[in-house]
Amino acid sequence: MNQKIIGFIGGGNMGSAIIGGLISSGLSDKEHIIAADKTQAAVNRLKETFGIQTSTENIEVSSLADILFLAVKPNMFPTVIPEIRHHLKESSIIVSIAAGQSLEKIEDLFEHPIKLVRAMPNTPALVGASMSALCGNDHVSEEELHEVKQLFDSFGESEIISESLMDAVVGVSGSSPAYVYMFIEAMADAAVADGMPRSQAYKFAAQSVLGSAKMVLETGKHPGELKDMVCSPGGTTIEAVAVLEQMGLRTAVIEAQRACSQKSKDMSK
Ligand SMILES: NC(=O)C1=CN([C@@H]2O[C@H](COP(=O)(O)OP(=O)(O)OC[C@H]3O[C@@H](n4cnc5c(N)ncnc54)[C@H](O)[C@@H]3O)[C@@H](O)[C@H]2O)C=CC1
Ligand SMILES: O=C(O)[C@@H]1CCC=N1
Repeated sequence: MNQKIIGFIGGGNMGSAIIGGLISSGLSDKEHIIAADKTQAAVNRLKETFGIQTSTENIEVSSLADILFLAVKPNMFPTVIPEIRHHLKESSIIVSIAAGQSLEKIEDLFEHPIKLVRAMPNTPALVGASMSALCGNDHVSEEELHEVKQLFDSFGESEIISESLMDAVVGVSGSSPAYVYMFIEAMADAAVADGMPRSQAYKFAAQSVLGSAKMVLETGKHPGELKDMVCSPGGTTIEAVAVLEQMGLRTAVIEAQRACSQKSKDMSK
């Protein structure tokens, strides 16, 4: 696996997070990663940060890569795919990480049969804590899909899912780090209002979110039970819980996430 050339078209936020995750995990080394970006500043940043090979020519990368990540914005697909489609390495596997771009839609843009994996990672890939979902088209064998899954597993957790769940995945893990960062910011703001220095407040808030997530993942207990364990009768926590219910925290999260998934569905049309 680590002798294969892994290529990236687009080295922005998500492309960089995956490159950083792959290198930190040791699954791939910088000599086997090559990335193209149209922006010279992005190319310079990738070279300086990761020491990988870079290019401003998408064709150069697509013709070298055994596994080629499409990490540009979805609206760039109709530009980038026609540019590279006749310049792919034989038997290469294309991995799209774009929101709202179905396997069928991407296959149509290539205009000839390709091995295609649709994936949805998230930016915690950079610190080895991503959650990713993957599905493959008919030209990808089970073995090839697992080979790609190994890459995603190197920088976090991943699961192979049905493509019909991909819009839900965008909402629950692809985009959700943004909602969690808002929650952390809000908790830190409240601590700052109570006199805590801001940098200390971010640490306390973030570590509490990390610890709570680990409790859900590692104890196997229902989140409601874990919440109840924090709420001492007549204590402090239940006061906060009552205000969060009153202010509609759950409804806000559900409505926000459903808007996110709906956007992904709309983009697929
Ligand atoms: N940011 C995130 O948290 C996540 C993003 N994604 C997906 O990742 C993809 C990239 O998103 P981001 O990294 O957030 O965007 P970004 O804007 O940070 O990065 C895109 C990069 O593509 C480059 N680019 C633009 N046109 C190009 C072209 N013609 N050829 C080569 N490079 C070109 C840009 O210069 C930029 O560096 C999107 O399809 C998005 O849906 C998926 C999961 C999470
Ligand atoms: O906001 C977006 O469209 C991308 C997809 C998932 C996270 N960021």
